[in-house]
Amino acid sequence: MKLIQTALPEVLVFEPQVFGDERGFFFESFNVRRFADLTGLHPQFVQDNHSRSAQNVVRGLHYQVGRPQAKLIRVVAGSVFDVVVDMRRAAPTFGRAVVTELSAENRRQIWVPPGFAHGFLATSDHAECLYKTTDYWSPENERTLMWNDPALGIDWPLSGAPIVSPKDREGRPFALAEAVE
Ligand SMILES: Cc1cn([C@H]2C[C@H](O)[C@@H](COP(=O)(O)OP(=O)(O)O[C@H]3O[C@H](C)C(=O)[C@H](O)[C@H]3O)O2)c(=O)[nH]c1=O
Repeated sequence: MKLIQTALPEVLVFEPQVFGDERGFFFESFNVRRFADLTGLHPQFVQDNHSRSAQNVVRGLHYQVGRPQAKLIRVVAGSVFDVVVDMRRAAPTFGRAVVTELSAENRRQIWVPPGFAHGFLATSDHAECLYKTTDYWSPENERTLMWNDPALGIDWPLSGAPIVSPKDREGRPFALAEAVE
């Protein structure tokens, strides 16, 4: 497992060691000891999630207040343009975004710490994401940052009109400048 730094020091990308042979491949997608050796972190995951998205679906940008979730995300089919935004108002990097391609091909994973918003654009015909979270989903604590807020400076590689859930489109999204918690 290789650790890759990002423009946000707390947001980490991992590349697993893949063992290929004539049958196919094997790799450890998560290992508590290896993760702790690489990061010094000991996350206690309580939930595994699996989502499938058609091309041009945008999910997010979501984060939870009150019950902040850390997430460890990977793509097992297709590819996504993955986005993480620092939502810690007191942080010098508040509002800064990092983008990463996660795909079944590169097998990269991204660690999204508590206090960071997460979302992605599906860039393949279909994309399937698996991810672990360190706290349970809490709808009343979920916040949605407007995925296309110009203040984020994110150049989304859309290949057509984005498919966005009503919640992310007009439900509760707010601009970065309106983030109060
Ligand atoms: C997140 C979640 C959702 N749900 C139910 C609620 C809805 O009936 C349905 C779809 O939920 P939602 O539209 O919020 O799913 P996403 O837009 O993929 O949400 C995710 O989007 C971005 C990419 C994230 O990083 C978060 O993990 C998560 O917020 O699943 C659950 O039952 N448990 C859950 O943990």
